Amino acid sequence: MSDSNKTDTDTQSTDRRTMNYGKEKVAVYRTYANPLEGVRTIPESSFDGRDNILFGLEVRVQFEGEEFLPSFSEADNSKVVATDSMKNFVLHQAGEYEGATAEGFLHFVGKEFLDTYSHVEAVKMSATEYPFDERPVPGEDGFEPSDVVFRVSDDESAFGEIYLERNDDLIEFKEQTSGVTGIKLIKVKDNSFTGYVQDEYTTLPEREDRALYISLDIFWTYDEPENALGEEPQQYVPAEQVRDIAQVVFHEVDANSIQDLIYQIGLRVLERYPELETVSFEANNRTWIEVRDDLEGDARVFREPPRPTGYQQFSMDRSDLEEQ
Ligand SMILES: O=c1[nH]c(=O)c2[nH]c(=O)[nH]c2[nH]1
Repeated sequence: MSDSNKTDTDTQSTDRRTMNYGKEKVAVYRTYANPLEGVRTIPESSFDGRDNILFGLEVRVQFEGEEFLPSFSEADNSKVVATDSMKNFVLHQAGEYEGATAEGFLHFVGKEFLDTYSHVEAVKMSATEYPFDERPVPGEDGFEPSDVVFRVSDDESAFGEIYLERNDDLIEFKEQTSGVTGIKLIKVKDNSFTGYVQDEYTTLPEREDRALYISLDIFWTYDEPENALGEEPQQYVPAEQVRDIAQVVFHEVDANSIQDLIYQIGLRVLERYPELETVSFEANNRTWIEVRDDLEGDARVFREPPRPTGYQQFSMDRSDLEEQ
């Protein structure tokens, strides 16, 4: 998530101060995790589950608690769990987790942390998936996905974040965000950008038809945070399906801006998943610059856009759907 998107709990602020510490960029790989099965299917996606033969995450851990104050103010480390130990803890728990989702793993490890270290008041765990692609190999009935060889991919990644807080003897699941980051899509025609402010600063020509290249991160929250864990697969929203909704809506809609496009994607996501409370976007405009439009038909030649780049941030909830 970009800095501008950070939530209050990213930097735990008591009334007086910010105080937290942790480990980030903990890379963990697990083979033969439990498969994700039984998810709902939607018209925009062929995704109906994940084998989890290879499951990789980059994890971030954040501890909060008043008992860490002496480590900052008095050089007293007696309550400090070394961040190196946090890393070892995460790696160990990857072998214990019996679920099938990133969010479920984060919740499992977060709860283990709070159970193990009674002076930790709250823990925030987040992770970005390392994507791997199944590779097609010749089988008896043509090509089929290898169950042992995977390609390291730079495709979009699932994202998860959970926040657990200790309240007396209870561990409360206070907040959750799921997402898919790093979607990059180009639509070669049937996009426009017209009708914007024209004044002495305007040099951009209006375009009735442009090629549009966007990068997109999509985040969502559930009405009931527990639904993010995937223990009830019918209530779980797979990142792969949200990615597929984005590309299908892009294909279908003749959008007059990125703002218009992400709103249409958000409506479709909220429509498909009644469990979701909010959906939010961070979009970036990477649209190429047209250098030749004198070719036959729709053919064009483009070059990379120069800096700076435009962006859009937008969040929606069910009231946007009701207004339609
Ligand atoms: O989809 C767009 N939205 C904008 O706000 C904008 N501004 C701009 O220069 N190009 C674009 N494209």
